[in-house]
Order: sequence, then structure tokens, then C-alpha cells
Amino acid sequence: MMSSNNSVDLLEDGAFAASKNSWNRYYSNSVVQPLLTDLYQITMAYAYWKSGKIDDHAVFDLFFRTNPFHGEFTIFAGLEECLKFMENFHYSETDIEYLKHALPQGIEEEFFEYLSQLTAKDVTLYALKEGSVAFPRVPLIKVAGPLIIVQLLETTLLTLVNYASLMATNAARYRMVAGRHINLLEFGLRRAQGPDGGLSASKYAYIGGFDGTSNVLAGKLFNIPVKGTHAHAYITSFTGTQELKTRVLAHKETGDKRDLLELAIEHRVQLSKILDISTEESSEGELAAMVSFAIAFPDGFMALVDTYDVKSATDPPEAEIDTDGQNANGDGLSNGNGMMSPENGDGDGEDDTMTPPPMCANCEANARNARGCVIRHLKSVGKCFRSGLLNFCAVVLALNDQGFRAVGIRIDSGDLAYLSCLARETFERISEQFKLPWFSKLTIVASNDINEETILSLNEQGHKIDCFGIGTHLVTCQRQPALGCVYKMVEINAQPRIKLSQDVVKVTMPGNKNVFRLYGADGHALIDLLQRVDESPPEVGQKVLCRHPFQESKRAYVIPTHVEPLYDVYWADGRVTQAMPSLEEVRDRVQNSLRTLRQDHKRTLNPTPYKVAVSDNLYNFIHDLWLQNAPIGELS
Ligand SMILES: Nc1ncnc2c1ncn2[C@@H]1O[C@H](COP(=O)(O)OP(=O)(O)OP(=O)(O)O)[C@@H](O)[C@H]1O
Ligand SMILES: O=P(O)(O)OC[C@H]1O[C@H](OP(=O)(O)OP(=O)(O)O)[C@H](O)[C@@H]1O
Ligand SMILES: O=C(O)c1cccnc1
Ligand SMILES: [Mg+2]
Repeated sequence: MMSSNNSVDLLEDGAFAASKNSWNRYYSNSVVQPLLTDLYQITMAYAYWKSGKIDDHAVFDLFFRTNPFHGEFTIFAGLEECLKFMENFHYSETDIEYLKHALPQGIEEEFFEYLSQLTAKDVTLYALKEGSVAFPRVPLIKVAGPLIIVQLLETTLLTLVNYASLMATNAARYRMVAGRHINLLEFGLRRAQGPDGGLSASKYAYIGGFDGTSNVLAGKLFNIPVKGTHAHAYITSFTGTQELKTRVLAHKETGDKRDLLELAIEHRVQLSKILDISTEESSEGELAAMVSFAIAFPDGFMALVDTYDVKSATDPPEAEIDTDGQNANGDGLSNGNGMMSPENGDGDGEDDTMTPPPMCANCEANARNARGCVIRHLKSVGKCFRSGLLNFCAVVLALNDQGFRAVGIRIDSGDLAYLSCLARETFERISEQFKLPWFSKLTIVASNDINEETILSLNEQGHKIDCFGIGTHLVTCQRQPALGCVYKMVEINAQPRIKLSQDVVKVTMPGNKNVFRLYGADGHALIDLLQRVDESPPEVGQKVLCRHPFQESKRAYVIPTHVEPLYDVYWADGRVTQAMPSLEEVRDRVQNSLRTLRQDHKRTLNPTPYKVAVSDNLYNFIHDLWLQNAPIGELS
């Protein structure tokens, strides 16, 4: 695996040492500025201003109504970016010039003067800790201050929190299904929703639990370990060994120079006997590419082994093809590229009798012998996959002769469970034959349209993958492309505001509120409790009545073993009021916070909803206000 510091053991150490004092401290996305908003915020600002609402004071809540991905938790992220936005909030001269053109004619000049002086200095912002688990209806952020400015913040705060939280949640879910010991790399920049989407994806995937990214700018800006392998183009750029301009590699310790290609070819002859593969069926271009990559990165040698696999999908070994293009022995043999595997059929859940699983005659004969089965498949699968592993192992042994240890392989197509087992078996076999214990531990990276379900399925099947490289489905949040955070006014001039809706989930929780997380006897988080700000906080060991906000009959007493106030003030008097945690600290918080949740809230299938309740006082307050605001109709 290649990483930015280009040094030994590239999987272990990817962070750019020189960037320890992260650029992120100084980096502020220049796209995030007051004009990055919806026009209606500014037209409303004018109308508020004109109607004399300059001194009105409002409280807004930023919250979501349902958890994403059919899950029962969300990771709150994006806070640091919100605070940078608050810090920099100021309309520049050119902004004002632009607004004079963009807004309808007739707007008074004094309004533009007012706008040019506007900052967020009179705003107070409360929030949950970035990286903590959050639940529907609990405001992630509460903003209090002059109506006009807090209104103007709406769209930008939403755009900063919505995708960040969705992405961090998505990444955390991938981490949960992959388990703690698998490396997860984000490869999504090329498929992300634009450059800024790509950059945010890398940052919040890391917060959510990924180990690194292929996105170099994200590495520089956020001090995220950058890692990578190489593309198929590198392999296909070589057609034969005659193209190798450099073949010599000096020994790591002695400096003794040897021809790496020659060494690899010698090893390949030997390996081809051990693995029972004919060297004639291997690609010389592939060997040349691997040798040249190994010379360029002798300490970080990592190779794609499936380049010609695609070709062999429709190209079984010539010797076994009859004139119908069928496998001569009629066993429906797969070459390892398709979705079929010896144990699993093609995975479509349908009757596979028409397309028998890829059992070669050898396999069937040796079905009880896992190692025998795999090795015989290696003999029988398409020639190009065979050459991928064969060439790779030959180059690894050549590098070993010169005192270097390779890193591993990447598989980017085919049945990833089957192929990873096949590769691991091969490594173990060579490890034993050559008395090289580390050979069996070479890293196996898998990529190719991986999503949460793929990982779950691979886990069920059994695989030998050490690292997943995940792009498209991670960064585009395939299962749910947006988190529906909203920003709603809950109080104006100390008067509560409620937004009613036919749809009860859309009814807002009025008033200035506080929120507490109550923990149960087993130490897990039990319930989040919203209260009015003037209520006294719940106390450990004291019975608290927790009520469903809208269903009268749903209520329970809770005696908390621990009470966690969820809000901190992050912005007041024109400055950030907390020491901001590093990305690493936020990343750790995600995992720690998830640990406070019971397993049944986190499971993938039908997770139990986590309870969010209101105090009795808030319940009555909401319902009184609701009745006051819902006029009694007249039937005629
Ligand atoms: N063992 C497995 N179980 C479940 N899903 C798998 C398994 N192996 C691979 N997959 C997934 O199946 C899909 C296979 O994609 P696809 O049908 O495009 O095949 P492919 O190998 O990429 O073929 P090609 O290289 O010819 O495009 C990918 O999304 C991959 O992540
Ligand atoms: O599959 P993803 O999760 O998005 O991961 C990133 C993909 O990007 C690369 O593919 P490439 O752009 O070369 O195109 P490909 O789809 O043909 O492999 C890489 O080989 C992965 O397959
Ligand atoms: O480094 C890699 O292997 C990589 C990077 C981006 C996309 N796909 C793969
Ligand atoms: Mg791909």
C-alpha cells in the first residue's frame, strides 16, 4: 500500500509527519461565506429590517426528524465548520455590490450599510459535541440572537451539518459492519458530488471511522493518512518485459545490485511448479509492470492482481475450450472473475442448476480439503488471474532476495470472498515452502462497488480481506442521499413558537430547551430528555417522568445512574468559547459515543428505536400551545 510518506510499511504509517500541526487549524473553505445561502434569507432580512425587527431576539433549533439508512442513530458532525463560518461571517464590499444588483430594485441604501456591518457577535450557539451520537428531534445546534442574523445563518449551517453528519454516520456504519480490525480506506473522490463533496467525504469518512483516504488534498488539509495502490492502467501500460528500462535493484542492506526481473523470472519458474501453473499462460506485460512498480517502491510494493481477470471471464484456458466456447469438461467452470464461487453459487438466490457453480472436476474431488480445493482452482481458473498472483508472488520473492518485504495485493473484480481466500491460501503455501512467515500475512485489499450489504455478505461467506477500499457508495451515501436536518424558529422575543403540521413528526418542539442524556443501570444511554431551560436538570438516583412528546399514554419513570447535559456553548460574544478538538479526538468520540448505545439500537436489521422524551413540564407546555394555535373549526 502506498502512502504519502513513501517509507517502509506503508500500511502502518500514512500520516504526513510534517503536517502534525494540522493545516486544518488554518483552513477554512472559501466557498463557505455569507452568500452561500438561499436568496430568501436575504430578502427576509430586508423585510425584517424594514418592518423594524432589528432588535427582535430569536431562538432556532437545528435538528433532523428521522435517522438515515434505516438506522436508529446519527453521528453529529460539521460543528467546527459551522464555527469557522460564524467567525468569518461578514459581507464583503463585493458581496454588497453584488446584492445591490441581485436583490429587487428599491431596497434602501441603509439596509446595505446595515448588512455591511453585520457579524455574528451577538449570537450564542449551543451544540452537542461533534462526533456524538444523536437522535431525531433533539436539536443538534441551538442558535439564539438577533432575529435577522440568526435567520441569515440558516442555509449555511444546514449545508454544513447535513452532509457532514450523513457522511460520518455512513462511515460509522461501514466501520461497524467491517469490525474493528479491518482497514477501511475511502476511495471516493472521483465519484463524489463535486470537489467540495469529495473533500468533505474524505474528512467525515475519517471522523466516522475510516483509516485513510486516497484524496491527497484531504490529507494535506486535515492531516488524514493518505494511502493508495495503483490503477489497472499501470499494468496495461506494459506489454512485455522488453519495455523495462530499469531492472536493477540494490539490496536494502548490502547495496548489492541484482536484476529484479531475472530474479522474478527464476522464482516464477519455481512457483509455477509449486502452484501448478504454466508460466506460458502468464502475462509478460503484467510481470514487467509489477517489476517496475517494485523497483519504484521496493518497501511499499502493492499490486493489482486482477487486471487480466476481466479478459479471462470470457476466455477460459484455450486447452479446455471446445468449439461451442464451452468448457470442454462441461462443468460450468468459473474463472474467478464472476460472482460465482465454489461455496456460494452466484449469490442471486435463484436456482443455479442452469449455471452450475464454478466447481472444477478437481474441486469436486477434493471438496473436503480446503487447501487442495483452492490450489486446484488456482490451476483451473482463467489464465490471467493465475498470472496476477503468480507474477505478484514471483516479484515478492525477488524483492525478498534484495532485502525488501512487499505489502500486498488489491483485488478489484470478481468474487471477493472466494478470490481473497484463494490468494490467502496461496500466500500461506508459499510462506511454508520458502520459510517466510510474513508471506502468509501479506495484505489483501478488496475494492469494487462495495457497500454495507456487500461487507455483511462477505462476512457471512468468510473472506480473507484485510482492507476495503470504498468509493462510490460511501461518498454518495447510496442508501440515503440526504439527511433531512431543518432549522426551525422555536422562540421569538421570549415567546414560544410552534409550527403545526398534519404530520405529527413535523410539529416543532417550541421554546428554548435543554437536553440531557440519561443512563441506565447497565451503563448504556437510555433516553434523551428535552426540558424547558428554566427547569432544574434531572439528578442521578432521582425518579424523572419521561414522556413521549405526542402520545399521551407513552410515558415512563427513569432513575438515571448518570446524567449528561448534552449542550455546551460553542460561540458567544463574537468568539469560539471552547478549545476545539482535533479530528482524531472527534474520530475517537464517535467510537466512544457509539459504545454508550445498546447493541440493539445499532444492529443493521430492524434496530430498536432509541427513546427521545420530553419532561412533563415541556409536554404540557407543548400541548397547551398546540391547542392555542389550533383554532376550533365550525361544522355546518
Ligand atoms: N463474494 C461476494 N459476495 C457478495 N458480493 C460480492 C462478492 N464479491 C464481489 N461482490 C460484489 O459484487 C459486485 C460485482 O460486480 P460486477 O457484477 O460488476 O462484477 P465485476 O467483477 O466488477 O465484473 P467486471 O470486472 O466484469 O465489471 C460488486 O459490487 C462487488 O462488490
Ligand atoms: O468501486 P468504488 O467503491 O467506487 O471504489 C473506487 C473504484 O475506483 C477505481 O475504479 P475505476 O475508477 O478505475 O473504475 P472501475 O469502476 O472500472 O473499476 C477502483 O479500482 C475502484 O474500483
Ligand atoms: O489507491 C487506490 O487503489 C485507489 C484510489 C482511488 C480509487 N480507487 C483505487
Ligand atoms: Mg471498480
